[in-house]
Amino acid sequence: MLEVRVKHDFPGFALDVAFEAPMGVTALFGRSGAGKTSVVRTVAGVLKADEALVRVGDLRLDGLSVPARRIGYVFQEPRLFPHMSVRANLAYGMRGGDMDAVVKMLGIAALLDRRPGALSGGEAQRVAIGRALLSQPRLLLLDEPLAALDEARKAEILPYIERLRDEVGVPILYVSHSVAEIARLATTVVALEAGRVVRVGAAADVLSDPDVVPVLGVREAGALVTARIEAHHEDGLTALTWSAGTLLLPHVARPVGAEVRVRIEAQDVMLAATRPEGISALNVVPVTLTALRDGEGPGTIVQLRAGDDLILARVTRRSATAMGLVEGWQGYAVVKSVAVAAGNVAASFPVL
Ligand SMILES: Nc1ncnc2c1ncn2[C@@H]1O[C@H](COP(=O)(O)OP(=O)(O)OP(=O)(O)O)[C@@H](O)[C@H]1O
Repeated sequence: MLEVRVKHDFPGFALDVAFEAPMGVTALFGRSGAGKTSVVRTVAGVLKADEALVRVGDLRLDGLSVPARRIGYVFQEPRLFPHMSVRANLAYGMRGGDMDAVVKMLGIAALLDRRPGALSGGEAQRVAIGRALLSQPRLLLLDEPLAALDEARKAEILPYIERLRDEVGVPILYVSHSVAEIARLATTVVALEAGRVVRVGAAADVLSDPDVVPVLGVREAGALVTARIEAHHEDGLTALTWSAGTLLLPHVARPVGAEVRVRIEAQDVMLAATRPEGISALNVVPVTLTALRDGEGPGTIVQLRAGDDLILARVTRRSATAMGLVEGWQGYAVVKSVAVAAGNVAASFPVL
């Protein structure tokens, strides 16, 4: 659906990136200087790379001028026209589409008569996304759209980007260096390091790959699993089923039956050789060790199969040795319910 190939030599930096991705959100992830912006600028047509191929569906965009590419671009800051109302900003460059539907989807109906100066950062960013959408783009480029917002504003805007992903048939190339954000939004993850692709694939596969952990940052590593809401309990917990059994989490504000994606951070998973008794953690699942990777510090990342899913745990190398952790080891993973924050549970999306 989306195919990108870019080769370019900057003085002292060689960019050589190629990936293909299905519909949905393709997240370009990498540390500062990995080459994300250069890829996006090539896709937009503002950087003339030595070699470039950009295909959306059956259409090659790389030979076209910047306007002819019809790419909607949303930057870190909203770049709205300050002297125009929200309505006029949305109408500017509108090529078609249903303004009412876009306004409803992004929850900005109450803002239409305001000027950008009277909007919060999150509201302004939703308007910027609406404006990009109404230009009927073939592709939406969201370049760190949440980076300038505080945590509360990020939490407010994320569900709208999920709706964009699930309800609008426009592919989205999403640049971010926040693992939490890509875990929540990405259909496909392209992990970049020093101008090259380290790994590309479905978000759950890439995020549970121990070899990608150094790129993601060991503190942020964590796996994604799909779960279904089973019941809301009176004591404030929600029971979910996943391939490894039942998961009890703090209340998840979704209806019974809904499918959600849950990010289980590696640092919240403990290992035990025998089924632990008399502990406060509510989630204990049998696991088989599938891969180990030592970090640069005292830690080791362990990949485990739980049911049909892969999860990660972060343990010290000392514990790994003491417990005799090797491929094929069988034991138990313990996930503390309260460790899984609400922001780590997100809308799932149709499997593509
Ligand atoms: N016009 C240029 N001339 C020379 N070097 C450049 C140019 N543009 C980018 N680079 C170099 O290419 C590398 C990748 O930069 P790029 O901005 O694409 O990275 P990034 O992953 O987007 O980083 P960030 O997250 O900091 O925005 C950097 O080393 C940068 O210095």
